[in-house]
Amino acid sequence: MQDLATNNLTKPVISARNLNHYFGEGNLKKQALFDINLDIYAGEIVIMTGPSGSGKTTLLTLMGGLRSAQAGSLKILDRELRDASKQELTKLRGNIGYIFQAHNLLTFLTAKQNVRMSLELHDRFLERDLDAMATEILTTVGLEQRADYYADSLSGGQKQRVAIARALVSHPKIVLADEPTAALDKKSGRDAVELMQKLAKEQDCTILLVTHDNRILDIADRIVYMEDGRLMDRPETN
Ligand SMILES: Nc1ncnc2c1ncn2[C@@H]1O[C@H](COP(=O)(O)OP(=O)(O)OP(=O)(O)O)[C@@H](O)[C@H]1O
Repeated sequence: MQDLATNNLTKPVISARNLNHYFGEGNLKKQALFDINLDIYAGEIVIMTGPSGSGKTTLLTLMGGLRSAQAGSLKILDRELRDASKQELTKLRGNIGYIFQAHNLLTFLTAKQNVRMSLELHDRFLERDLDAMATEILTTVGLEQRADYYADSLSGGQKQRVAIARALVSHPKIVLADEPTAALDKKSGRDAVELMQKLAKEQDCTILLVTHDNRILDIADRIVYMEDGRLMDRPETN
C-alpha cells in the first residue's frame, strides 16, 4: 500500500514517450519533434531553452492541447492526447493556464474584467464572487490600484502581471508560458517570473516555461534543452 501511495504522489502531470511531430504532407512533410521523452511532476518549474526553430513552441502547444499529438504518447494530467478529439482537448485546456509573449489581454476590458473572464469559463466558480477573486489576485500581483484601468493604459510589465493573474486565478494544475519576458525590460521580466514562481509554489502548480532569456534560468527547478527537434543534455556553459 505504501508503494501505491508513493507512486500516486510521484506520478508525472506531464509525460511524453517517443513523441514525434510532423508538419505538412507528402513531399513537404517535415519532422519537427523526434522521440521526445520527458516527465514533469506536480509543483515543478521547468524551463525549456534551445535555439530558434528547435521545436520548443511545437512541444509546448502539444502539451497545452492546442494541437493534437500524432505519434508516440503524450499524457497530460493522466489523459492520453494522441488522437484526442477536439472536445477532449477543449476539456483539458480548462486545467491549463497560458502566458504568452504578447500578453493577449483584451484591450477594451479593464484589468479586473480580463481576469474575471477567465473565471467565467469555469462552471465550478459560478457561485463564487468573481469580482472579489479577480481583485484578490490582482492585489497579489501588486495591481490593486490598477484593477479598473483598461488593459491598453497599462505598461508592458503591468500587462504581463495581469496575464499572470489571469492564468493563475483559476488555480490550474499546469501553466505553460512561451517567452513571457521577451517584451519586457530586465526588471519587469524578473519581477514577472518571480511572481509566477511565487504563485505556482503557493498553488502547487507546475510551470513549463520556454525562454531565450538567460537572466531568468535560476528560477527553474530543472532546465531542459532542445536542439533540432530533440531533447538534449544541456550543453556545458562557461
Ligand atoms: N505551422 C507550421 N507549419 C510548418 N512548419 C512549422 C509550423 N510551426 C513550426 N514549424 C517548423 O517546426 C520547427 C520548430 O518550430 P518551433 O516554432 O516549434 O521552434 P521554436 O524552438 O519554438 O523556435 P523559436 O525559439 O524561434 O520560437 C521549425 O523548423 C519551424 O519552421
